[in-house]
Amino acid sequence: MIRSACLIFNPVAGQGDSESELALIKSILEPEIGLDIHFTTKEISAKELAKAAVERGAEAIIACGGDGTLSAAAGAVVNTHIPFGIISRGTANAFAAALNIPDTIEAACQTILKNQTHTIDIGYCNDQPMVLLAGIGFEAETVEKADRDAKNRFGMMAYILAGIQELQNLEKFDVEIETEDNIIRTRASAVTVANAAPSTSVLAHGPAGVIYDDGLLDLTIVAPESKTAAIAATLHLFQTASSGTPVERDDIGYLRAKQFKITTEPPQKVVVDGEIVGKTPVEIKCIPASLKVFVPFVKEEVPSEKLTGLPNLTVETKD
Ligand SMILES: Nc1ncnc2c1ncn2[C@@H]1O[C@H](COP(=O)(O)OP(=O)(O)OP(=O)(O)O)[C@@H](O)[C@H]1O
Repeated sequence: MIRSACLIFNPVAGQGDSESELALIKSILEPEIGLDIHFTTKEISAKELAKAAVERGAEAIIACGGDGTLSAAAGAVVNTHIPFGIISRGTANAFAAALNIPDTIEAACQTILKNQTHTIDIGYCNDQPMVLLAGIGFEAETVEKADRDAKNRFGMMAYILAGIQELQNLEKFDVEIETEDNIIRTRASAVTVANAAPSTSVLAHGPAGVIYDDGLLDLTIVAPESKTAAIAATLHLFQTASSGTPVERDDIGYLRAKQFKITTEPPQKVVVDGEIVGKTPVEIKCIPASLKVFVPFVKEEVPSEKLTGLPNLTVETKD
């Protein structure tokens, strides 16, 4: 059992009352674990606070906030062997959902107190740590439209409204995807590379499940020909993501690899773990078994691949 932990707390995350949320966390954790609490500010990020905690030799690091806070803190804890705890208080809470960690404060604290950890892979998109996923095209546009104001007013609906708005001007781009073995070229509206993904991140769910501890990243290509096909493809992804089955449409493909070099024409916006980080080209790599996370249990899935049916598809085997 850990005796102490650094708690990194974002006081403005989510829509709740942060003072009473912090009081609740303290009431559950402090009888067992001594908490060294640090607050994020506009100027001091969760990444800086987590880095400082690593340097001080913290026994455990717990991040509490939205996905932005959790992801930034996790990035600083990668490759340290320091166990990492997650208490979600954000809008989407994709981070917790992807790792099957409960998203209520009480249950998240109980997960930490159980002291069961699992070591997961982390991705790097260029130099940026990526716990969940990188979205190219559609998803990046959606995230940009769901701004702070909209999130405060509509919560999760902000993302759905932005997605529907984005469907109206479905844009396609040429994409070249280079793996260790192949160079794949096609035309797409969205390319998503996931290390871990909740079922609500439907664009990541070409395969039956996104596996976060297999040393591989899961790439999904969505390439609908029309707005009607885009809606049908999205609905199909919703169904397959929630039932845990692989997609069966010609305009959706998926594959797994250790790394991807992705180039698009024209360049597309890239969002990593919910934050816009720039534009293509990007190189995304998997760093296997690099983050030890407090989890309630571990899920196992079977790897697979499907590319047939994608428009203008070529697959070139590298020497
Ligand atoms: N004390 C603070 N005052 C103002 N902004 C802050 C403060 N602490 C952190 N931030 C900002 O909060 C953002 C991260 O928010 P976070 O992702 O944790 O919550 P959220 O936006 O509510 O959740 P979600 O990402 O699920 O919508 C960062 O942009 C960071 O700069």
